[in-house]
Amino acid sequence: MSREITIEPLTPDAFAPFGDVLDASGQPDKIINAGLCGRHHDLAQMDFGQGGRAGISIFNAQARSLPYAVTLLERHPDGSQAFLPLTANPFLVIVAPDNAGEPGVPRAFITAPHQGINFYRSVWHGVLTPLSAPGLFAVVDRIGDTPNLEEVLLDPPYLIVPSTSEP
Ligand SMILES: NC(=O)N[C@@H](O)C(=O)O
Ligand code: NI
Repeated sequence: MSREITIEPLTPDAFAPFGDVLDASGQPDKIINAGLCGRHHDLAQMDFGQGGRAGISIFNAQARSLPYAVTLLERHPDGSQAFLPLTANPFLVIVAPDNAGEPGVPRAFITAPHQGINFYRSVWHGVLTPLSAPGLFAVVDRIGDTPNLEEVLLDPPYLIVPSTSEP
């Protein structure tokens, strides 16, 4: 069986089983600051579980190139995790369904500029994967006293390849 995964554009519907897509598309929910700012309000279903709290960290991740070999998938059983880019660079978002506690066949999405994502609790995902430098992101996830991390090594890896239909 081919272990090639073709990149799909990130859309709220396609990503819905895995999390939220955060962006400023469409009309803002509120106009604030004397009419000088649009607020796209409360876009993510965040969850930090019992005994946890929300934390904001800054990740500075190495840029990867395509085709990209995914060798590890992980999940956070105790809370959600949001990746909010601090640049306009699109990045790769890799997720997989859960099959009785193991990740199924992954899907790979490419964000549009300025789009962020929020993984729901326990969703299998690839680690933060920028495609250009600097790979600077604000990450909102659970701070707590549990490991909050399950990892699965993929052998053989899946190979993420660009869609041939890309303009
Ligand atoms: N481990 C960590 O802080 N980062 C990962 O969870 C990730 O998804 O990149
Ligand atoms: Ni993670």
